[in-house]
Amino acid sequence: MALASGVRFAERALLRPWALLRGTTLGRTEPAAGGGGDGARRFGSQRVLVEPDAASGVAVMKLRNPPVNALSLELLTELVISLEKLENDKTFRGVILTSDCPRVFCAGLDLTEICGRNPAHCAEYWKAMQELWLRTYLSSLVLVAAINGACPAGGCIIALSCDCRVLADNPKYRIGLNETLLGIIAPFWLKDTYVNTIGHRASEQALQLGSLFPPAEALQVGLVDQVVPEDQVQSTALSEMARWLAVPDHARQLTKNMMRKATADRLLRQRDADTQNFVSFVCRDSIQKSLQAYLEKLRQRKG
Ligand SMILES: CCCCCC/C=C\CC(=O)SCCNC(=O)CCNC(=O)[C@H](O)C(C)(C)COP(=O)(O)OP(=O)(O)OC[C@H]1O[C@@H](n2cnc3c(N)ncnc32)[C@H](O)[C@@H]1OP(=O)(O)O
Repeated sequence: MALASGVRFAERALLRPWALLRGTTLGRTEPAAGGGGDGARRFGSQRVLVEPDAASGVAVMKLRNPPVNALSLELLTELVISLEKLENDKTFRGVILTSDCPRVFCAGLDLTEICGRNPAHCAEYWKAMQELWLRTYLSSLVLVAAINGACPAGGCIIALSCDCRVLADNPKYRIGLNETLLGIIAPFWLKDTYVNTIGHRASEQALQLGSLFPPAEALQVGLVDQVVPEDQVQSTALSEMARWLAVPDHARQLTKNMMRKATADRLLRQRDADTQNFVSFVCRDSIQKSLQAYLEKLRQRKG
């Protein structure tokens, strides 16, 4: 009975795939460095590199949308499709999510996708963001974030949707939801994800202040589970993965579903309204001006 409802829930979360693969090259397969059999072949797309290890049942999924892994529509789409491919392949039980770009895990929303764009594009973009969150938050796989770079806003949300987070100990690699500093507001499902991770009071403070936490503080507040030297992020993520995979899948998956269902259901019930809210908010002249100003500041602060 519990299993059946878990499966039904997962099915409901599998919403429509998009036919929007502008400029993507999905499904490419190539031998991983070092060669080997099927278990060592990597696949993926232009912006998501997947290194599967069939023997351990773990795949490493690397975001590679240089320079900062901003969440473009293409990257969001390719992430969802790569994750779905692994979910549908019973060989795999866990995914380590990390960055292929130096110094940045993910810079969050690609601001060029919502600056100077028409409402239809903003709506399409936001639906893709919702989809990625639903897929990661409800994934039946164990997801471990190996955070090897800066992790603001949308990047933080991807990390928080994983089951476990390992952050590299570098003061430049800050993590948090800094939306208010851009003059925008985290929607309720980002807020809920934050609250579920670090509690209400800490979220209230951090969200209003737009706090980006350096590693030691991120660990203290509970945003990440481990902080380790940069060269140990991958190996620590693998050890964490082993700990999570030691639990029988069905028990872990149903427990995860029990813990996360209400939060995900809240978005599933209000998905259209959330999209309309996002579009009408970001398309306001005043918000467009602050986003443009923020983007300009980013472009000018080089060096
Ligand atoms: C109802 C409203 C709902 C709102 C929903 C809110 C949900 C999520 C919100 C977001 O995710 S908004 C995005 C927030 N992200 C940030 O504030 C991060 C901004 N970026 C940085 O702080 C830094 O770039 C970095 C990630 C720390 C990396 O620093 P680094 O020095 O390595 O690189 P830069 O020189 O700063 O940047 C290189 C290049 O990338 C461009 N860029 C950076 N971030 C973004 C971005 N988020 N979107 C688009 N483009 C970005 C930056 O402008 C530079 O471009 P060029 O000058 O090379 O053209």
